[in-house]
Amino acid sequence: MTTAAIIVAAGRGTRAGGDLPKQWQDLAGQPVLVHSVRAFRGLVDQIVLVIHPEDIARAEGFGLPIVTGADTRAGSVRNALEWLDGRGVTKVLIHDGARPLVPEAVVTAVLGALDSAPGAAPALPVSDALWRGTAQVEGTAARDGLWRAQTPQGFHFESILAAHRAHPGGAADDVEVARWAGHAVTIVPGDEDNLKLTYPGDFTRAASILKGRKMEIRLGNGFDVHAFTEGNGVWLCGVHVPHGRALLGHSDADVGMHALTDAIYGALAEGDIGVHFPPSDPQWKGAASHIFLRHAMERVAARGYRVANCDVTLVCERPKIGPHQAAMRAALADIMGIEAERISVKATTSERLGFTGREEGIAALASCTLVPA
Ligand SMILES: Nc1ccn([C@@H]2O[C@H](COP(=O)(O)OP(=O)(O)OP(=O)(O)O)[C@@H](O)[C@H]2O)c(=O)n1
Ligand SMILES: C[C@](O)(CO)[C@H](O)COP(=O)(O)O
Repeated sequence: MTTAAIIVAAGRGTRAGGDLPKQWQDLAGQPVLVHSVRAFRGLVDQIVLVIHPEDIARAEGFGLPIVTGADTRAGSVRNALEWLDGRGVTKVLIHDGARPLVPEAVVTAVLGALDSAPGAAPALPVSDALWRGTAQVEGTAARDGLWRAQTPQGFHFESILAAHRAHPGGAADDVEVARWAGHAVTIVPGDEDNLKLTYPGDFTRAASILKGRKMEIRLGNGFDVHAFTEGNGVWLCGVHVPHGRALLGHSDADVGMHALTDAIYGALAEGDIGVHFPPSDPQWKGAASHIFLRHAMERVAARGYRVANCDVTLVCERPKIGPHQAAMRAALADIMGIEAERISVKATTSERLGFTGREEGIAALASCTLVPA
């Protein structure tokens, strides 16, 4: 099963005004579309951008497939669906590039609902009273059963492609197209943050929501142990330290790097090294631990975070770590692509108590904080 997200960004944003179409205007230091794309990275297998012909050069930096937009939103969606046809996609999410703040929980709720429904979309119930009129109130309307529609709107791929091919045009969104073709659409909870940038004032609201989000941090911890075996040195935090013994392990047994990698996976709530690199798989036998750490860092970037800082503690009587601390921080910084000042490596003995005190092995603990990139 392959999931895809189509992000439509080929409109001209006439209601928003400004020198550029709204998806290219600045929001908290980056184009609106950068935020919209980031919300889907790591949550679907494939992202496709739909871009106006005049904006293609602007979109090339995303490193994603680009499909040319059409005169209408529905036409833009159709172009992307046709591009995805034959590429093994089973579920597709269709999202407005102008909704840059869609929370992860909304995306996963839509995807999850597609396990049991042919279509799903987020929405919020109308809570205000509804009036009819122009300058004066001329009547009221019942709000019960009314919803404010959001995106991403998700569908089984083949059915929404067929629906778009058959639809006569003029639909406001893809739920309308799906329902026209007879497909049921489940409502999942939307989010007030998932606003569509439509008018100039919406940018101020979105910027203030993002400012609040900047405070969000994710914390993870990791712990690992490797036993000593015959040998003449140990790998610790990416540095080979001469020693009268080696560490035993399926990989290079770099206990410090393993604890750190698990702390990063933990911060993302994405399991641990064993989940991503199963020890039962012979291809990881003897693997260099930097492969695991690099993968964890790729996941951090894919989820829209960066490492704020991390802290590794090695627990052993010997070898002495102090002389190698700077080299270890530099080696980890190189692998992780961050500054060494964000990385701490320290060591302690266990006062000759327990397995580390008896020099049967080395233990390592690590913690890591992630903040939005
Ligand atoms: N021909 C179109 C029209 C709209 N969209 C996209 O559909 C989303 C929702 O549409 P809307 O908010 O109406 O955007 P615009 O058409 O750009 O805005 P306006 O109507 O104010 O010009 C936006 O991300 C927009 O870029 C698109 O890809 N192709
Ligand atoms: C798709 C949509 O965002 C659902 O709310 C909306 O229909 C498109 O935007 P518009 O403002 O109605 O043009």
